[in-house]
Amino acid sequence: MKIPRLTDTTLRDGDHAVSHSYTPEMVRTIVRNLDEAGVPVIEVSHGAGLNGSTIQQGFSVHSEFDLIKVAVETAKQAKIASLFVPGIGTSSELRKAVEIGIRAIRIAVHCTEADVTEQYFRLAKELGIEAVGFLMMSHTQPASVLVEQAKLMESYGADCVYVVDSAGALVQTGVRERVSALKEALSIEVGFHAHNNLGLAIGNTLTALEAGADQIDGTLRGLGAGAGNAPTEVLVAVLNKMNIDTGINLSTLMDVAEEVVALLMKTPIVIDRDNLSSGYAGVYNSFLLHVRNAAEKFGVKASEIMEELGKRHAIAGQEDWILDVAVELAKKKG
Ligand SMILES: C[C@H](O)CC(=O)C(=O)O
Ligand SMILES: [Mn+2]
Repeated sequence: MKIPRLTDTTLRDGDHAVSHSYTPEMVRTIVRNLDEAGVPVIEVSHGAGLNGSTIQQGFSVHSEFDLIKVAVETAKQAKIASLFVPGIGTSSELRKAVEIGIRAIRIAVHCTEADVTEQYFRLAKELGIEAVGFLMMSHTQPASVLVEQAKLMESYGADCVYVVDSAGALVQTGVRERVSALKEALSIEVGFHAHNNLGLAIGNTLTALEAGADQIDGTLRGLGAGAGNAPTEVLVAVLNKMNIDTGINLSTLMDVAEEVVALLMKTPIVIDRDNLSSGYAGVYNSFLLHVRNAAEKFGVKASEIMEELGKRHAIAGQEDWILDVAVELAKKKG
């Protein structure tokens, strides 16, 4: 198994879990520790990507561009990246983030919509930064469709394409099929981004590596949307045990996870009924807080909303379905 490149996305996927409340001080501390530990890429932006601070996605307490600036100023060796979702972000936010100093952009779309990413890959290459494709909700499509989509991104200039298990719905066979198919079909790198709804984030990430993945993601303490991600510190510990030396300092990661990130968690990241039902139904992890609010407002169970959203194959951008389902379930309850 080759040594993977690790991206820590505590300050982006974790942004969902802290309801977009990161402060410049938190960013400075977390980036300083990740950078000192030797983590090569640190992703910083609103959880929904650049320009995500909206009523639909959740407003940020601090401007993401101020947070990105702090991250760029603090990092000595790490590359700062941001996420970008076409339709939420526009070319001007991408240009602004590059001016501030990001050196990589991760362009995320639903896994059948790669065709809307062309202009952004072209712009990223024109601006001279690394461009990574993110095929969200990859569990919803077979490997053959993901290959078609990834090849489109490759043709647009992507340097890597990720299989993204946005719902934490994949089991290891599903990860192996998808990652190995992309490795077979692409001449660029392949990545894997896990969520832990079925308790498989670490296992699935190792399966992705066995299938040839070049890049993987983690978050400190697993702080990410919904059931969270593969904990960065645990990933490094397991890879060390497997004699795969990422060059990342484990004790620095454990300290910042324990003494900083754990204290930021409003509620612990656990596989409770809401998160398990979400992964089991194949629902997008960043729906969780919206679903919980609707469940409380209309007096229904979050797990029932998740089950119905899964049946309807809701995807990113369809957060408005959550209220419709909650109202319908409440009416049925009478
Ligand atoms: C915008 C999403 O939060 C991207 C991601 O992390 C996922 O789909 O998982
Ligand atoms: Mn995620």
